[in-house]
Amino acid sequence: MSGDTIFALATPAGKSGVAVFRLSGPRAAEALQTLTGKALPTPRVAVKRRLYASTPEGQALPPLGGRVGWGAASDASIHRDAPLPTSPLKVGGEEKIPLDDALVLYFKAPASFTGEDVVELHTHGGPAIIAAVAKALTALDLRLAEPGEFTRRAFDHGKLDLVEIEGLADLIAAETEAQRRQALRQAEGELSSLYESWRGPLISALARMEAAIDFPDEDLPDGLMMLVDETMRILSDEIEAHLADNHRGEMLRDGLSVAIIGSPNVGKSSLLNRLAGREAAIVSARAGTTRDVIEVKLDLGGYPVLIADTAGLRESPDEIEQEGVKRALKRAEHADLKLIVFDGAVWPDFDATVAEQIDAEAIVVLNKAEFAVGRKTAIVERDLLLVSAKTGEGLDALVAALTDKAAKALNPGAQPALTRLRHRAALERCLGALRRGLHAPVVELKAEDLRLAVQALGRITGRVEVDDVLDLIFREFCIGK
Ligand SMILES: Nc1nc2c(c(=O)[nH]1)N(C=O)[C@@H](CNc1ccc(C(=O)N[C@@H](CCC(=O)O)C(=O)O)cc1)CN2
Ligand SMILES: Nc1nc2c(ncn2[C@@H]2O[C@H](COP(=O)(O)OP(=O)(O)OP(=O)(O)O)[C@@H](O)[C@H]2O)c(=O)[nH]1
Ligand SMILES: [Mg+2]
Repeated sequence: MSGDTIFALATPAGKSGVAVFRLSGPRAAEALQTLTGKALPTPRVAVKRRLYASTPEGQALPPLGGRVGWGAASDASIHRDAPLPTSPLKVGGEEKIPLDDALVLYFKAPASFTGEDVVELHTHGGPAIIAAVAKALTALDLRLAEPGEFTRRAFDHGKLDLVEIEGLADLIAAETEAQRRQALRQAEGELSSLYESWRGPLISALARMEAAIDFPDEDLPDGLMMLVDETMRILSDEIEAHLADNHRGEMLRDGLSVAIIGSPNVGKSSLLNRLAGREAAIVSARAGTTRDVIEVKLDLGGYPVLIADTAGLRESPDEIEQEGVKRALKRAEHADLKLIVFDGAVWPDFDATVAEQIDAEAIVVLNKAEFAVGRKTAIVERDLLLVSAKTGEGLDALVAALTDKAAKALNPGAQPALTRLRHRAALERCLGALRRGLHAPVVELKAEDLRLAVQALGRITGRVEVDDVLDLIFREFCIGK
């Protein structure tokens, strides 16, 4: 498999100023020489080169294009009627058809992203150019890369570990500033270093214990056992603290989930539309308009927030509305934060079941503020935020309150945050083994627990045999990465 030389379009297919092809593998350099008809450029220095496709003399020119837009029949006629502006070169019995003027780059192994010979072709980004270059590469027996295959090769050659690769995937997926920052730290190895800094002392404790066990004639020195226990204790405390992070890193990846909850007709959908800056949900004067949960992604000061409009809570004979209310309550239950809305036009009348939804974290607003002037605006010993989805009054304060909650929930500490359930599960396994090991009755069992702890940590970065988790991780990449 990895003897193959692979290629992929690293930029989105379609029409753009520039398209980048990446090639990786033992025949990448040869392919570059064939395409340009010139010697290899200095590694890591971009040069402009014309790319050519080869065709044996006397044979008809291959149909142009392919899958993009034009059928095969019209390809032939296009070619007859409108020859390419630059005439073919003749080199040693072969005709060379010019494809495009490109910037090309050669990365000599092992100093490349994958650790193999890598070539980049920066062509013009038109569909016909992309198709022609892909065809020329295929004609040179290069194979289209599978999703994530470049990164897989980087892993296989020790360029990146699994945590860095997951950071890279998150970096590409990052939609907000805080997500980008967290992912970059992880891709740069900050989280890997933390996990490796725990694995190191455990490995050396294990090695020393095993050495001692291997010589049963000699008694295990008390000092050694105390040192091993001390190491295990310190690391269990650190891992425990790392795990007790209220899921901030995981939440930053997913976005803070906010549920808008309230009675029918209080203006929940109107508020959602205001926050989204578009008419995402239907608004009407009829109570019971919204049935489905309507989700909108917001970027609040760089923090990702997934805000959901829901059906107004009330008893209803309508079974569709009943289902909507069920979904609203479920969303409220699973949300990280509730935005509870009351109606200023009827205030201080409100529904007790809605008030029951108020918890310590909830943001509570009184909408239709223009009707609420002069009325007392406190409820269950907390102040209400006065807003109007109609006039925009109080919206800045609401956005500020949401942003503040998001920052508090998602902001990373000095230490890089735990970002994935995969890591959490492995750390919990590690912690369990360490705790058991601390109370192990005999030294052989303590050593076995240490071994399990080391293994659990090793699986996170992939410093050990992990074939079963690899596929999972690489599958989330797109082709060309
Ligand atoms: N044109 C282009 N832009 C790109 C990439 C790329 O592959 N090509 N990248 C791809 O994701 C990112 C940059 N990441 C890269 C990571 C490592 C190496 C590399 O050549 N590594 C060598 C040498 C390191 C050095 O000299 O500093 C190595 O690790 O040995 C290149 C790019 C983003 N921008
Ligand atoms: N005056 C005034 N009217 C508002 C305000 N916000 C919403 N409305 C109106 O109140 C009515 C109900 O608004 P919606 O946003 O559909 O209310 P909802 O809470 O989503 O209602 P359901 O989906 O039925 O639960 C509409 O006629 C809105 O135009 C406001 O701040 N001031
Ligand atoms: Mg609604």
